[in-house]
Amino acid sequence: MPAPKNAFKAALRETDDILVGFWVALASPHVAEVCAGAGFDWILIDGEHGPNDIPLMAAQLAAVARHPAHPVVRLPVGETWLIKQALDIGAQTVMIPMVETRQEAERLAKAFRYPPEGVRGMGASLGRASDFGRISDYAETANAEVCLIAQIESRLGVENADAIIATSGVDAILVGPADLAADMGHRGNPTHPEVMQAVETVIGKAVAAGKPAGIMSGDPAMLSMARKAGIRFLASSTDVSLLAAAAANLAASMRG
Ligand SMILES: O=C(O)C(=O)C[C@H](O)[C@@H](O)CO
Repeated sequence: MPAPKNAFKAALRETDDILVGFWVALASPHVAEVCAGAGFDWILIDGEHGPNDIPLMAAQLAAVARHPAHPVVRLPVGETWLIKQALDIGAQTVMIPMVETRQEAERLAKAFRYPPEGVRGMGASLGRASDFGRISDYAETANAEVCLIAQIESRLGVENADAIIATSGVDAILVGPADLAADMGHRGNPTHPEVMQAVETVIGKAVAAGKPAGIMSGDPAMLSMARKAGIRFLASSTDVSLLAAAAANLAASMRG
């Protein structure tokens, strides 16, 4: 029996659909399961800005498994050992923030794959990825089903976007307007015209190279531009944002 098919990676390759997603950063399996049942195509478990560790991300992966929303795990950093642990707990699609050079992209691509293509350590038989060893052909088939999403979210990353996008083993890119704006001197203003232009340029490069591009933004103008530029997957909000806003609105409404 082979490794599970990566439906997210397949949809990016086999359809022209824009896949709509949602981010969860509350580090709660229950919240992740609630959101996974909402009707999104993908759900990102945020290990960069959410207080998530490997055991907690594993619990969230298990919690969302019965829903069609494809889980994406974002790690805080692209360390080989951490990528190995994320893949072993069953994440098939992993996003790495702040990818800035071809060299980094090539190193990440190798970290996602078993030898000889890469350097992923053999041990998934101990992990959820192989259904704890019950998927007999996991090691032989896993490389084709992993999906590396590289985040381009700095001036250097934009400068090296062609090389990052062209790197074999980088399956998709996602532009991060918030971090890109900060690095461009527009901290807190991700819709500054210079930032919007940079975002559009990176998306255009990905489209031209045939690599799927995505974006996380709650701004309608940014999303409209990104859709026109050809993005293939997007997210516009998080569990934290929705809960905080809904709770504040309710409190205010109860006071009349
Ligand atoms: O830089 C960005 O933009 C992102 O990577 C998304 C941020 O982490 C944050 O906006 C998530 O809500």
